[in-house]
Amino acid sequence: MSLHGKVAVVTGASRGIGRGIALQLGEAGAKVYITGRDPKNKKPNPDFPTLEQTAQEITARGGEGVLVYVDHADDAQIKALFEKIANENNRQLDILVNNAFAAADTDQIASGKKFWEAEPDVWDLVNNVGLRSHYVASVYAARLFVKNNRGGLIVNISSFGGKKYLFNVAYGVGKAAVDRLAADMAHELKPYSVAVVSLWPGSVKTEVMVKKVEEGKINIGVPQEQLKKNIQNAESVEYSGKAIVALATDPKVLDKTGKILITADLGKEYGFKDIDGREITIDPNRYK
Ligand SMILES: NC(=O)c1ccc[n+]([C@@H]2O[C@H](COP(=O)([O-])OP(=O)(O)OC[C@H]3O[C@@H](n4cnc5c(N)ncnc54)[C@H](O)[C@@H]3O)[C@@H](O)[C@H]2O)c1
Repeated sequence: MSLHGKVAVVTGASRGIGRGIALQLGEAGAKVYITGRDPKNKKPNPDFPTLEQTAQEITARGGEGVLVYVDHADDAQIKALFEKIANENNRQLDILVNNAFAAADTDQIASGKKFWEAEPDVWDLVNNVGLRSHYVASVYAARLFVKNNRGGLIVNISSFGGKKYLFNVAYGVGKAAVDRLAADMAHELKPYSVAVVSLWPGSVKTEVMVKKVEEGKINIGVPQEQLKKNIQNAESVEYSGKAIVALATDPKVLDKTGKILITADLGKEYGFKDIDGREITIDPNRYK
């Protein structure tokens, strides 16, 4: 599977699922633009990888990592990102992965508080970057896709929370909207052969989730021992990246446009495993 000659952008890729996706796209040979906030404005947590490290690893794996400081809460910075990509690549763009998410490393996301117990601005924390910025990025990416007339792929990173209660009200509603965003953008972009899908990973062993479970900070009504077991068996951050490489190299990807796709289902369909050789399975009760 080769993405040599392809240009991709992954938003929010210093750590977590975005980092895993960017590494796999790089390993497949793509030029990968990765975004994150400027460390001058948001001091990186020393326990987590940095955007610089992710960019270097993409290049070390055979792709080309290009880091751009973008705060996805700021529309003007998102617009400037796509202008830069257009200028540096003769307007070429092939893949957009909408992943940036601002709430995971805060105490608000898995606090166990009911919506009326928390302040209403939890909504903004979860959905300004986690939903609105995906719409804004997709506008600028779609302008390039439509003008270039050579297809394209947009992947929104979502979650089972779009279907079944998870974490809090703002999270579930935001994820349902991320799914619907993919479906409706797919409708409008199909005539231009641009595929848009929503991707649901299972539980993922991100740096933030591992730390939160260790510190007992996930209060979602699941016993701590069970949470520890779940995180041990969780997907690596790169498993979602393998799913996106499989989609991006599938000549029939348009057959999937508008759909919600589950990483483990794609693993079965395309025959890939996690980076440690495990076959990933997900209990359908998680989302039914
Ligand atoms: N962790 C899981 O188990 C899991 C499972 C399913 C779905 N998801 C979804 O995956 C997505 C990514 O989550 P994650 O767990 O990898 O989170 P994370 O916090 O580990 O990563 C989020 C990334 O977004 C970046 N970011 C945050 N605010 C930003 C801003 N204003 N501008 C630019 N970049 C910003 C962070 O720096 C980081 O690189 C989310 O939509 C989440 O709901 C996570």
